[in-house]
Amino acid sequence: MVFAKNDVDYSLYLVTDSTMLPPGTTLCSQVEAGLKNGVTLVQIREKDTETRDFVEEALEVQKICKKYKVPLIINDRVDVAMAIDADGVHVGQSDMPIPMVRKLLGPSKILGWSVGKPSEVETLAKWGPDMVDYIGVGTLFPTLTKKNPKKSPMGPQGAIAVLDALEEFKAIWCRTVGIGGLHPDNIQRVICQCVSSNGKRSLDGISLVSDIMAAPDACAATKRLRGLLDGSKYQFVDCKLNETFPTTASIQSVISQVSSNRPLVQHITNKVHQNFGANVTLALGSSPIMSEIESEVSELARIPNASLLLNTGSVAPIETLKAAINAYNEVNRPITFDPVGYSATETRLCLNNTLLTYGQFTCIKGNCSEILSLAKLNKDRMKGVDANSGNMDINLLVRATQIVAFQYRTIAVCTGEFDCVANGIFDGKYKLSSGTAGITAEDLPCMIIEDGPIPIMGDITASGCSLGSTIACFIGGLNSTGNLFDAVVGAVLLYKSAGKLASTRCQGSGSFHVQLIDALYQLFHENKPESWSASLKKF
Ligand SMILES: Cc1nc(C(=O)O)sc1CCOP(=O)(O)O
Ligand SMILES: C=C1C=NC(C(F)(F)F)=NC1=N
Ligand SMILES: [Mg+2]
Repeated sequence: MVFAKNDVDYSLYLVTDSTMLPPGTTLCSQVEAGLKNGVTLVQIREKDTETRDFVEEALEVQKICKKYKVPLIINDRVDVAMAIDADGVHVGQSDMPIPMVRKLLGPSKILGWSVGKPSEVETLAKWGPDMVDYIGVGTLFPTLTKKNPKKSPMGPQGAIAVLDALEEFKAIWCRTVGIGGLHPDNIQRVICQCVSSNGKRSLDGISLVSDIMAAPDACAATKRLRGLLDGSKYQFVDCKLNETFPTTASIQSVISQVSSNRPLVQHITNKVHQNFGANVTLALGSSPIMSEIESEVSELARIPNASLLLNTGSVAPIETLKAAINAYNEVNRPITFDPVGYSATETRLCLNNTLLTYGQFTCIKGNCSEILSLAKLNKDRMKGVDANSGNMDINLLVRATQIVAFQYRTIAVCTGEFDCVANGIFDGKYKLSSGTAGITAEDLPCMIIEDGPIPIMGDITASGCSLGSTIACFIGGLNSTGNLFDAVVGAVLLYKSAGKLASTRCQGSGSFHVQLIDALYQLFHENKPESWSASLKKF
């Protein structure tokens, strides 16, 4: 049976491995369980099996695949594929070259290639549409399945670079599956985030080994995966994600929710910010806890209205940070991420990038240089990029904020004289293959908050960090009917107005600290956003 190539469904692509079978299961029983519950493509991949055994296994698996009318791909072994007339072959970068494999297989067989970087996409694009039919994009996350891994995990951002390259080199025919460490806790985030910058393309599917092959109940495991792929909505926080533009009225409602829900705001942050952040949180009718104890994050995340502020100026070990991200993501409680000094040093860049690939952040907040770096727009502005936006082109700031929001499916905040807030959440919607249907970063809703220069804001410690505390209070305090964009914009508007008010009342940086807490307290408890001094405009 020959499959029309364009009809192949790449959505749930099972790659076999008979070295991890749970007791009482066989290679064929796991494959059949997968096929019965929604696996759409199978690849037999047996690295340490003698050819005779491999051929026999492949013939058995082929019989089952035919029963479910699902194509069978053979990994690496072109000879075996030809011998049993399989539907295709998958080869890696160090296997037989693609043009040779194509010559052996003929034009109608399915040919897949492992791709980890844009230069490999350029190569396949040059070969043209008759060569590579699909690529395995990875290794997305750390995995023990692939022995002696040659590639370090690329994360969703690495996959975006590959998708962008497919668009750039016009390899429109080429399909894509993500692979490497894919499991229910990261699949929706991967499909959501892995979208080309032009919004035209997302992954056509996901490919995995252990989630099914090592599952004691492969039927249930496959059903769960199928549900995530067809779900189309990624609700990573339990409040509304929709795109309405914030108004002072909707911000007033946010503040009422915060003051009645009194959110628990867990700070994992730098030493200098701890004390001030706790006082800002208290001033905003919320309850701070400055805990970096890994063993209690799950309990804290389950406290009603819990909210995490993760400020990477903290010296907590990365495993603690990862445990905290996991704990809050697991129970759909919000995380505000402040990648302090994002790319200032190699160490920070590596730490921040690892954390960014590791979880879903509700809000990512940074100053201009941090946001420009995250958006990879800082290359031509490295010199003289100061933390303030006063002397920066507002269009560049907005574009950078929208790019961060788009790529991380988050609400991005860029702080400075002009604060930008962009909403990249798309109401949680995601789709295989067609990305965001052409919506790109510059289409994202973006608000500008300004109140003129407040130079003294830069003369105190933890002023930026404490905006993080304010955002974490507001998004933590929302009801499930509350709106995330309103909450983040409301926090930024309040903080800017309070900063302005405090700057008119203080005698210097010492009293500014105190005045700022007083102003936050006063404006919050009065809850009259329409009277705040800072202006709120749509970009
Ligand atoms: C077969 C394979 N190829 C990879 C690549 O990055 O090219 S990672 C991988 C193993 C994926 O196994 P699991 O789903 O158990 O993480
Ligand atoms: C190394 C591999 C990378 N990707 C894929 C697939 F996902 F199927 F494309 N299969 C492999 N064997
Ligand atoms: Mg290989």
